[in-house]
Amino acid sequence: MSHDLLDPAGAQRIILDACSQGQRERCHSSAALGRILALSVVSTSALPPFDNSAMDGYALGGGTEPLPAGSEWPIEGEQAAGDAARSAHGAWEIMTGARVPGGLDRVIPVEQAERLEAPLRVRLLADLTAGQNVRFAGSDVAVGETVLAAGNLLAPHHLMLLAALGVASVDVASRPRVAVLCTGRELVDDPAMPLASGQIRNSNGPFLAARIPRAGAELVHAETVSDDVDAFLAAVERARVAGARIVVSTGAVSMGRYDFVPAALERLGAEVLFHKIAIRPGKPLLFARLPDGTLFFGLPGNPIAVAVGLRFFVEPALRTMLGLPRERPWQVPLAASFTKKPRLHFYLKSRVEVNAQGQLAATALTGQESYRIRPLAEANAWVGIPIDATTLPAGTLVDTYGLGHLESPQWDWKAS
Ligand SMILES: Nc1nc2c(c(=O)[nH]1)N[C@H]1C(S)=C(S)[C@@H](COP(=O)(O)OP(=O)(O)OC[C@H]3O[C@@H](n4cnc5c(N)ncnc54)[C@H](O)[C@@H]3O)O[C@H]1N2
Ligand code: MOO
Repeated sequence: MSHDLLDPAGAQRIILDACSQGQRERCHSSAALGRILALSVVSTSALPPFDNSAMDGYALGGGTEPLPAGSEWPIEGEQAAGDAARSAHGAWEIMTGARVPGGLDRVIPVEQAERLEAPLRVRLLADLTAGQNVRFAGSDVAVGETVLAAGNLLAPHHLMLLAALGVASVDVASRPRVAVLCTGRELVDDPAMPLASGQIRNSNGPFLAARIPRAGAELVHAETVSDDVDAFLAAVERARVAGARIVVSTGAVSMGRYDFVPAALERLGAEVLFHKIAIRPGKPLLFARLPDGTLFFGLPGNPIAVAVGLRFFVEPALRTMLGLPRERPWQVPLAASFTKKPRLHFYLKSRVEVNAQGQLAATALTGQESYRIRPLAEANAWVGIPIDATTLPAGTLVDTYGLGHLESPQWDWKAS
């Protein structure tokens, strides 16, 4: 039976076909950290904005010829950072970052100059060629250059460039709006509440609430509902009123008597695009489209099935909406051999570490069952093992992914 199941690549294709790129919006650069650039940034100003000194020293002119060591020049003035343009001749004492006065084109650092009095002058202790120690206007960024391409995840170093260029606002991808509905009468949300017999704490809800914003989306609604179709339908309606374009539910998609999500979707008139994928964990994952176009991901309730469902099926949808290309996994060698049965694609809670030789290796953590949360807390990466693979010797290159699609894998040092 299970060999007929949809493979994960097929499921991802169906998901991507159901998604389209979302809107973009203008965002003040100071608020753009972590946003995805929707339109490339083209500079409208030069960087540096004017020729300026790279050194504290003396600015001189001299055409194309070098000024020889030993030559002496009268000191005519001083130019500090922040002083405006002026024209000059002779030698000018100049500070790092100060605008080079017009008519001057090179700077001798104080260490290579001797200041002499009566008359006030400077003697060069080294030859000084045209342009030496000058940072020319536009040498870093010229006007009209594309400095940041669409698709960049804006990080502090990008904000440095935007600030230097005086770019006040940028066009970023609007965050896809996502709602999370956790199902199960056994769930307790309040960590201060004692558990009654048979109850467990809701761990999927806090996980999704933390992960979704880090995936570039906005969590617009979250609630926990009991195993009841009517309560669930009312929650879906609240999610849509809150503006959700994606609804992610957890639990109630498998074979049990109270696994009501498929029936609820039928009542909504939803088109179920697939239910069940040849993966472990997370096999009963369901993907549907509601009549108004809202996408619905029914993630199985087990916590690691939720993590895998979000990472490998919801996040690709978010990427499309954010205008990002498909992800390409890193290829990392396995630290030890790994064996599995065929017929399912495995997603493994893993650690990638740097060994004593400075090389990376991936280890599948002990405790891969989908109820085990603790190994995920120790993981720094996901490893994907294809359906047909059975025994993979140590050293086999495997598909390796960061914990989130916007996060590079964190390569930790191996504790010795
Ligand atoms: N007869 C079969 N039983 C099961 C099958 C199957 O094929 N045949 N598949 C198993 C697999 S694989 C998975 S995965 C689960 C998925 O079940 P559901 O999606 O219906 O999820 P629930 O039954 O509601 O919950 C599963 C498990 O997860 C716990 N859970 C649920 N929500 C939360 C939450 N928010 N935080 C923490 N833990 C949660 C729940 O208590 C259950 O233990 O079905 C298998 N069964
Ligand atoms: O697919 Mo389920 O997540 O293994 O328990």
